[in-house]
Amino acid sequence: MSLYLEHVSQQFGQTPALRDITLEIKKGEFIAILGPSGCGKTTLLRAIGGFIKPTEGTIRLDETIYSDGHTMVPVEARDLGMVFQSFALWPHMTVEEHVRFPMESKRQKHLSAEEKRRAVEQAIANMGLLPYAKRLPGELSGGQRQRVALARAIVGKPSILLMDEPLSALDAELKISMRREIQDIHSQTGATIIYVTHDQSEALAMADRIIVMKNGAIEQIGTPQEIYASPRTEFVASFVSKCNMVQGKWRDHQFHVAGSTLVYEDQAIAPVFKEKGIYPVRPEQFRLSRTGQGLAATVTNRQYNGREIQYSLRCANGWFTVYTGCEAMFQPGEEVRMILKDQEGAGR
Ligand SMILES: Nc1ncnc2c1ncn2[C@@H]1O[C@H](COP(=O)(O)OP(=O)(O)OP(=O)(O)O)[C@@H](O)[C@H]1O
Repeated sequence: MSLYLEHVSQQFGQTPALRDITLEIKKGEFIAILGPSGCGKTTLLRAIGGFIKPTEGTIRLDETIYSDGHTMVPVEARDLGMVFQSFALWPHMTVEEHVRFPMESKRQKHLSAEEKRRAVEQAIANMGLLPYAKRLPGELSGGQRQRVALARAIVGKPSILLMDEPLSALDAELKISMRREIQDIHSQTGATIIYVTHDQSEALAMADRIIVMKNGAIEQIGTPQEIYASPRTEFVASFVSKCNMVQGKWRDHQFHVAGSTLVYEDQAIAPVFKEKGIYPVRPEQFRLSRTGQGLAATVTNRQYNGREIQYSLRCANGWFTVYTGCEAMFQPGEEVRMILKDQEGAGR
């Protein structure tokens, strides 16, 4: 079952929170909605969940209309599970009571009491919460509380799981292990996951496709590889990860770097960069050398993290970032060449 959004817009007074969103999310896909604060991510999720009725447009699950100009299916009648940033647990309810709660809804009334009991037990066991079933939220760690929220979301076996920054309240280490648990839930349940985040690494690591949003509109939709390697706009290039914008002139599918004799070949660079006289280069696409044909630059800062070295550099083209392996070290203040790896020898 695919979820379709057709020309969905949301206006809050003078604020256009969503602008003409059209997209199809296929059954079983893991979709990340990525964008800066205020770009409309949560509003999009709330519209899909049924917490708001969009000002315009249609949301449907195959042929079942969830909302349009005439219809508004309430939250509890939609085939969805939800997990939010704040966990949203009741302080007076035990783990088991939380997970049982969705089973009392009308959508589950076709199940017998025994089937419900088994579903609750299985969801609790799947999330490793059996020893804590009788505990209250106040007696659990942050990670355990988030597992309760996940168990509650999956117990009714919904077709779609909506997740709004579910890991943002957790510390860095716990985040990584919970990422894995969410990926496991995805593969075990086969549910479609729509996952809101402003964390680029989370989106790149987990999603089948990423929707990058800006100012209420979709800026680009693509696989993590497409979004990273072939950004279509300057915003996507610099939001999704660091990106160096080399200045110059495009002529006949070749890029002439400003202030040098270097020429880069076109590598499917998007038209928007060509119009602006830019060649986008990711930090790991350059290598540094003391000799050779490359952009002359001065090392201004060096940070070693065990796996790689991250350099900041200044050159006539502006400030650059380059990530290299740990085999050679360059000193701050040192004059170096930044050489585009896959175009070695380019130049005239
Ligand atoms: N109920 C509301 N009433 C008025 N304006 C709202 C309402 N909800 C959201 N907005 C506005 O709509 C815009 C989009 O908000 P939204 O919460 O969707 O952004 P977001 O991308 O999820 O941001 P964040 O990452 O900070 O949570 C913002 O300008 C916000 O102020």
